[in-house]
Amino acid sequence: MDLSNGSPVITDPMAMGQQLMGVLPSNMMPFSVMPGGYSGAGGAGVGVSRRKIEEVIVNGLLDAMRSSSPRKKHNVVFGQENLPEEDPAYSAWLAKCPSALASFKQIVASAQGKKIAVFLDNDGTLSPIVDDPDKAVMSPVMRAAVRNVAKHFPAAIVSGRSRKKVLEFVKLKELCYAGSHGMDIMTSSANYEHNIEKGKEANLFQPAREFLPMIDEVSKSLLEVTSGIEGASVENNKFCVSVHYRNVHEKDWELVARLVNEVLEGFPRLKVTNGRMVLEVRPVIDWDKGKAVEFLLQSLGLSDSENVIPIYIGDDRTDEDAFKVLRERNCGFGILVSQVPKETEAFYSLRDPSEVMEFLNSLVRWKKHSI
Ligand SMILES: O=P(O)(O)OC[C@H]1O[C@H](O[C@H]2O[C@H](CO)[C@@H](O)[C@H](O)[C@H]2O)[C@H](O)[C@@H](O)[C@@H]1O
Repeated sequence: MDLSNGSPVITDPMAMGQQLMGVLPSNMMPFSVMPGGYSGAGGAGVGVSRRKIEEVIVNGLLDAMRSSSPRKKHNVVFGQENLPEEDPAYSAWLAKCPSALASFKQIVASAQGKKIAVFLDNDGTLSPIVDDPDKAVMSPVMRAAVRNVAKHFPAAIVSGRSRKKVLEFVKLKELCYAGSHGMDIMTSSANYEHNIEKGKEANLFQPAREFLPMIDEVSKSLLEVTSGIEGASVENNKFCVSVHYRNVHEKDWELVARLVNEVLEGFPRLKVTNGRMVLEVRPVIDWDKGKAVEFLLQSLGLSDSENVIPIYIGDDRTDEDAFKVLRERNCGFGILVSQVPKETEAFYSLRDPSEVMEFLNSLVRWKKHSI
């Protein structure tokens, strides 16, 4: 990846619109693509009132919110909850996206004589999804597993959380951290506190640095407008903002979508995407978790795709950018954490964080035996 000719910040409004159209799922209309408001991308515009366009945007956003976190199906047979494998739809999906545990021998066989690098998403991957984002703590056994992985392989956490917050959750200095969906990368967290104290954040890459004041402003506005909605919460993740609706009654989701849209109209250089019961507001820049993985591979001296096998484990839509990069590079593979069938660019799957831990422990055992 060559960043020498410029930053990933998009300044051309046309390019910004194209970027946005490429990033958002087709059922989500872009927010205020052009400075001064919506310009009619996709054929809308002339003769269509602004109000109607807003309705389309809000409805698109609402559809995305409804489909963002498919709930686990509970099949009850003889009074017992079925395991996902016993669900025919899940079993059919496993044929396309096999379990990384069941395929472990195949995975390590492809890594024979090569160097494995491990990239891990945080929420939903290393810690289970919980109602309160501040309580998504990592279990001590998972922390031990991640620490062991970092001892044996180059490893990084790539999260939507702010880098500082994810470090507080993970509490390991042996890894690299990419916070804010990859927009805040520190390639070495060793001596983290020392570096902060000295005010010299070493090995730092922040492609959206110029958006900091804007993110603070939008975060305050979002907090203000959603303060009356029961269950809604706003999390400032430094270079992006999460508007959580997990604890909001479904009847109020439309209001959340409408208010977020209204606020975003005043910020044409920001966009919204959706994650697991969360709307993510972030800068319109040509940067995502996939680009962050490429950057990390390059800065850690691991860009030799013949001899390095990157493994990326994640559960979210934002992790798909990383899965896609690995698929396109034709080296390494993504592992999607999911209990329900999903469209994915990942090659393998794991059901939940406990299986992630089992996989990480297996990798370490394999490495120890293969030395
Ligand atoms: O990239 P990640 O590390 O997966 O971060 C993505 C978002 O994760 C967090 O939200 C999600 O987990 C919460 C805790 O389990 C849950 O309450 C929420 O509904 C999920 O969307 C985090 O709070 C967000 O800021 C991250 O963007």
